[in-house]
Amino acid sequence: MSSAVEVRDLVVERGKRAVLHGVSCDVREASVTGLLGPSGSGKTTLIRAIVGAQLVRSGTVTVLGEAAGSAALRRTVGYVTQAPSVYADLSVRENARYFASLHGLGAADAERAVADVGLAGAAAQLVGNLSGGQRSRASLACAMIGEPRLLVLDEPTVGQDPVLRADLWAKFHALADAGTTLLVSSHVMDEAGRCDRLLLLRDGRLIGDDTPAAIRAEAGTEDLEEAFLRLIRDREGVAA
Ligand SMILES: Nc1ncnc2c1ncn2[C@@H]1O[C@H](COP(=O)(O)OP(=O)(O)OP(=O)(O)O)[C@@H](O)[C@H]1O
Repeated sequence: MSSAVEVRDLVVERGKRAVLHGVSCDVREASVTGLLGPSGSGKTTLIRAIVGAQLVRSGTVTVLGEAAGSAALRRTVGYVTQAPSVYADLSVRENARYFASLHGLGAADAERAVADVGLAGAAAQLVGNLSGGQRSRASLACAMIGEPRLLVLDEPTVGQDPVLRADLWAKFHALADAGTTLLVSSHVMDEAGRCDRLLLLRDGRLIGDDTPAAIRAEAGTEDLEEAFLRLIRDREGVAA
């Protein structure tokens, strides 16, 4: 399977401190890859480098065969940040229609995206009046419009109830089955098992890059959280 994203020897400094220390990894096409790691481990920084929004010290990031951030990728990469990126003074529907118009698409595409994230019932509501979880789903709907080939989602399930989270993960896999590549960050280990592959970051270093099943097998435990802990202990030479 070919790679939608190739990261090689990536070093990023923020505030004069290295926060990614030579990370190399691939994100496979048409799959859901989870980017997992504790708060501050560098997930958002890696994501920013992939979408071309991060100054890098050294190394390369190639996305769909182009250098990350190049103009050719503008319409093929969708990015949802942790902070919702929709207009608070427009309704959900108006936001979706606006983003659809940027892609030369119409109202039907906008409605479909709103329904896909479970917001059909709130389509007429102003985004400013939505809950945090609803607002991030509105952002997701807008990012999905235009069917980007790569969808990068920074903690998309924060604040969602368990039923909605399950629906969103089902949606992510449906998109991957249809050919979209998804990179989804999370610091919730119970979501890791829902991914096709995992990238595990700790302190700006990649400590795991495999399927959940292989990571469980290597660590000798069914519990991914425990597997992550064992990987950390192995790396740091601490007795388990
Ligand atoms: N603007 C900034 N200036 C300086 N340092 C920063 C800046 N943004 C982030 N950092 C630092 O970079 C490191 C990685 O942060 P990053 O946001 O990538 O982590 P994260 O894994 O996404 O965390 P979280 O899960 O909390 O969002 C942290 O040590 C953080 O303090």
